[in-house]
Amino acid sequence: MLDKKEWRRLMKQKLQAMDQDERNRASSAVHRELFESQIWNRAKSIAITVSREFELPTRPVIERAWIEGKNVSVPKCDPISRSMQFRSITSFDELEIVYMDLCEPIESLTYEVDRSEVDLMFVPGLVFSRDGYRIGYGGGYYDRYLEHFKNKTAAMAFSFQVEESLPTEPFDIPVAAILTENGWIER
Ligand SMILES: Nc1nc2c(c(=O)[nH]1)N(C=O)[C@@H](CNc1ccc(C(=O)N[C@@H](CCC(=O)O)C(=O)O)cc1)CN2
Ligand SMILES: Nc1ncnc2c1ncn2[C@@H]1O[C@H](COP(=O)(O)OP(=O)(O)OP(=O)(O)O)[C@@H](O)[C@H]1O
Repeated sequence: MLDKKEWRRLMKQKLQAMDQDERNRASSAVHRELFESQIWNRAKSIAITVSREFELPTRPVIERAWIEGKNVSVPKCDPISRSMQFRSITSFDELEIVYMDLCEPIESLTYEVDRSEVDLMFVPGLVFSRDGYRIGYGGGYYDRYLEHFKNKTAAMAFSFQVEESLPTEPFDIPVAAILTENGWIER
């Protein structure tokens, strides 16, 4: 079995090599299925990352949430403590690129949203297991944050990012549901 580091390298390669048409088709299917779901329609407040170029696009999800009047918060990382907070944004103009091509909320333009106020947390990852475990970029940011998060979690991924099983460590916290272009996988 591959270790976490090998999984990261392999999946980054696969994501970067993806055909544009297939990427657009699959992303649209994920978004369509999401917007029809009960979990989406019930959420008044969502937390989500701003996708980087090879990740499954999240901007359409953010825009749709705004149209539907949902509160949208995005992560601001503290690389020293390896912790994150979520801050509410109302426009993409409230983002700045801080490091590693990551868009983060500008502090002076946004406010912090407490984790108890987030109904639905979208958790990013490079690869997932069918039982919800995930491997991200290795910052441990989400593992730390989810320890104290009690509401709904979900992940969006391309179907090739979902494996039967993955190496896990004691601090790993699974997501409750994964949505791919082929539908929902629930724990
Ligand atoms: N679009 C998007 N935003 C996101 C995430 C994500 O997966 N996608 N994150 C998901 O968690 C958080 C950022 N995660 C990060 C994880 C690692 C490093 C980082 O500095 N990595 C180093 C090597 C890691 C290490 O030193 O151990 C590097 O790549 O140079 C930065 C951010 C929050 N924002
Ligand atoms: N709850 C936690 N408390 C303290 N340290 C943690 C916790 N969770 C993870 N870590 C540390 O963070 C490091 C990275 O964890 P891991 O490899 O699971 O990251 P990841 O899930 O890929 O990253 P991310 O959560 O940012 O997407 C681990 O080496 C671990 O020591």
